[in-house]
Amino acid sequence: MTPVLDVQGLAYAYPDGHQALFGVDLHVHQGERVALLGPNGAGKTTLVLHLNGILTAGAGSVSVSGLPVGKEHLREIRRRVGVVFQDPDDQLFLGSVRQDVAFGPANLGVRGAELDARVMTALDQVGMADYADRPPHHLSFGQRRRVAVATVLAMQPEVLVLDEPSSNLDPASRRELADILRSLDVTVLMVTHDLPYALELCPRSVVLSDGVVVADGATYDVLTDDTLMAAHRLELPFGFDPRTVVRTPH
Ligand SMILES: Nc1ncnc2c1ncn2[C@@H]1O[C@H](COP(=O)(O)OP(=O)(O)OP(=O)(O)O)[C@@H](O)[C@H]1O
Repeated sequence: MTPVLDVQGLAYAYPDGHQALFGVDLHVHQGERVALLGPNGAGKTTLVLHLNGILTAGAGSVSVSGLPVGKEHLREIRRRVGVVFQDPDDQLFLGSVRQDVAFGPANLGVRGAELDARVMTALDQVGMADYADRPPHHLSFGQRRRVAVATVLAMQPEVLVLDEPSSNLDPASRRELADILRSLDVTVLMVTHDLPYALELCPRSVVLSDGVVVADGATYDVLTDDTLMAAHRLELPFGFDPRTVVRTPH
């Protein structure tokens, strides 16, 4: 089966010469939820920016459901790969929630009743349908993050990429977002430093360190590999022991 995300031998140096990725391989199949872990500066954001063509591969290749990421397919690639950035305000800039969620599909030519339906379905999926006519800047941070997820879902992406989805959320909002993500029928790649969140949501984790994949396996196995964790500056929160967590079925 063709992977939804197929990254092969991806290497990238920034224009100042800093080499951020050294031959990264990553294959994600339809329906998987994968956490991308690693210390600060590991190259996670650099990798994510290659998935929808914001950066283009120095060497190696990236394709999405068989379509190579490159200038010629950028529009379709950006429909297939929806990236939810860490700061929801990067994605919300219009006068109402409805307008912000409609923006992407309208740009793809969706109009009228179909556009309205897309918007309301996406808002329903994140529990924000009642806020459609509110200005985004009147919402709480947690609500704005959910609307940012809806702006991407309205594009009907094949893969949802989330950058630090749990950051700045209170415990209830964090849990609610986890419930939402679990309920979606979409492939997920989640960049996170929140290791308990990775364990809760993602059966599989990939660890990037100094631009190289150093582990790829079951999240539980990664988080309980003390040598691996210490070698790559991954630390569990004080008192959190994956071995004693009662895990809900994914
Ligand atoms: N625009 C840039 N120009 C030069 N070097 C950069 C640029 N952006 C990032 N880097 C460098 O590339 C490396 C990888 O950075 P990246 O932001 O991808 O890491 P990250 O794993 O996402 O880190 P964090 O967890 O802190 O967000 C770092 O050493 C960083 O300093």
